[in-house]
Amino acid sequence: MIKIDNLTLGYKKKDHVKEIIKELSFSLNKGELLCILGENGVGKTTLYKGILGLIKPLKGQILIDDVDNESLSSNKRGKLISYVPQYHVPPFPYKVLDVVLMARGAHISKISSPKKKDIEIAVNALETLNIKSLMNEDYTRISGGERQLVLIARALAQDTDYIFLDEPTSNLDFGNQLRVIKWLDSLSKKGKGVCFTSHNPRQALMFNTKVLILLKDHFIWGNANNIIDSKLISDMYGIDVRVRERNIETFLEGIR
Ligand SMILES: Nc1ncnc2c1ncn2[C@@H]1O[C@H](COP(=O)(O)OP(=O)(O)OP(=O)(O)O)[C@@H](O)[C@H]1O
Repeated sequence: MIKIDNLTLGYKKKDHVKEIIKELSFSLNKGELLCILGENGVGKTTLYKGILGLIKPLKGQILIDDVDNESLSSNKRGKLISYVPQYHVPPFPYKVLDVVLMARGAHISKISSPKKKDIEIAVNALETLNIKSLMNEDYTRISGGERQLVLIARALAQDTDYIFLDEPTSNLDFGNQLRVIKWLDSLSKKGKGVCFTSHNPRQALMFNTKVLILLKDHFIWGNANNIIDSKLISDMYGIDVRVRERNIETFLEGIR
């Protein structure tokens, strides 16, 4: 389990600290799908930076399988958590397969190169996401949406218990958006703890995921169908909307 306990995160400025996330508590279990929602600039990426060990807590604690995140080396953390960033522009035109193979780094010692098994895992990950045909393309010459799918394949190849994705559907067409969330849902059902940020509350409602709603001065955590309603969406995004349809299971069963 990843347990966030009374966590405060922020950035040190010259003479003061700007707190972004304040006294936040929630958890992500293996086998759970969690969607983090919140308006632009509320702190979703900042929270990810804390979980990835890129910034230290100002207060509180992050426990990963009962171990304090601050005591984990980045290699150890890389065996437990994979991360799919929003944007990733590599400095070199690696082949798509090589980008996915990089994920195996946490499992390969510094002096050895990927083995046949690592290559098989990387190819399987590309196949799962229906993009095996891109394997030998330059990563810098594929579309933004295809790149996003490659990064998700890379996380799959990393084979960790927990996967954190930052707006994984932001560049995807409508079909691929549904496919990716459905795929994340099935990954959680296979026992992974999966967390994604989104600007589309419908994605949380469709799969009745756990949701963490980040608001300016407080947070709400629970099951999407129990807590997302018209008032919450209106308050969160400052617009007048009505939530009418929550369960569209039948529609989802048709996604291939
Ligand atoms: N390195 C930094 N130093 C100082 N302030 C920062 C830094 N990075 C982010 N911030 C501030 O922290 C706040 C939260 O930013 P963050 O990127 O976490 O929001 P977000 O919820 O992910 O936004 P979005 O939905 O637009 O991606 C913003 O006000 C931002 O300006």
